[in-house]
Amino acid sequence: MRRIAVLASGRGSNLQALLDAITARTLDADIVGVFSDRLHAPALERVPVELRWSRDAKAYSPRAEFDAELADALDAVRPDWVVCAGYLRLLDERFVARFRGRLLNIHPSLLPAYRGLKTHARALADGAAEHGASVHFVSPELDAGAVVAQARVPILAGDTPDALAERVLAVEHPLLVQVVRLAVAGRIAEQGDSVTFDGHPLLAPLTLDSADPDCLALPTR
Ligand SMILES: Nc1nc2c(c(=O)[nH]1)N[C@@H](CN(C=O)c1ccc(C(=O)N[C@@H](CCC(=O)O)C(=O)O)cc1)CN2
Ligand SMILES: NCC(=O)N[C@@H]1O[C@H](COP(=O)([O-])[O-])[C@@H](O)[C@H]1O
Repeated sequence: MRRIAVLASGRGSNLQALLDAITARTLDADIVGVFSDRLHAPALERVPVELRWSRDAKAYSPRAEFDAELADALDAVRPDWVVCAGYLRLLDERFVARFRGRLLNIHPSLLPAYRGLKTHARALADGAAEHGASVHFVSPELDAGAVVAQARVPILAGDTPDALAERVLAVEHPLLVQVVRLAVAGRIAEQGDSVTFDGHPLLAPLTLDSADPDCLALPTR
């Protein structure tokens, strides 16, 4: 259950959070590969070259050919879990079907609010009072999969998208680590369009306790 593959398109700060937790022995797992749709994604530099796989996805037509090649490369490392961590590409239905149930994504909003991209600017434009991050199982529809856990942050007067993104990123890292800890321990599972936690249906997402970012709280009744 401990073999984790990570998909990343950018700088990889969420990947680094997983790597740091493994080094600190607070996450009992191994990163068995980092896969990117961008040939030289900075995230790739965070792991040894033998763990890297990347292609320029924009060079593939039709799109499905990239996803099929990515899926075969992932299968080759036998991951128990596949984590989308700053992965900025829609995964096609065939890919999702191959990994469904062990495919997680961290998204920078309190889903179902603000699916897609530019979540911080959209929350600010709406005058939202709070924002945050969600970790969810990946389904064919974008950012519509069952939500496992969420972390909330306040939106402050004068916030810019970058300032808000930085505040959200600070809770993304512990949130992702805590959910992946549950995943490798076999404590969460996707059950249709919902989540089971320790074998029981999760009626609402787990929440990151801001006082203790090393723990996720069960939803209050
Ligand atoms: N089938 C799914 N694929 C992915 C999901 C998902 O829930 N279902 N989550 C995403 C991650 N993500 C937000 O968390 C996300 C990824 C990509 C996009 C998007 O619009 N991508 C465009 C290209 C954008 C660009 O290149 O800048 C695209 O794929 O055409 C929005 C949200 C991971 N995949
Ligand atoms: N829709 C996916 C998405 O927007 N993901 C977001 O990309 C940022 C960079 O992540 P990184 O620093 O881990 O690369 C993170 O905020 C992550 O939630």
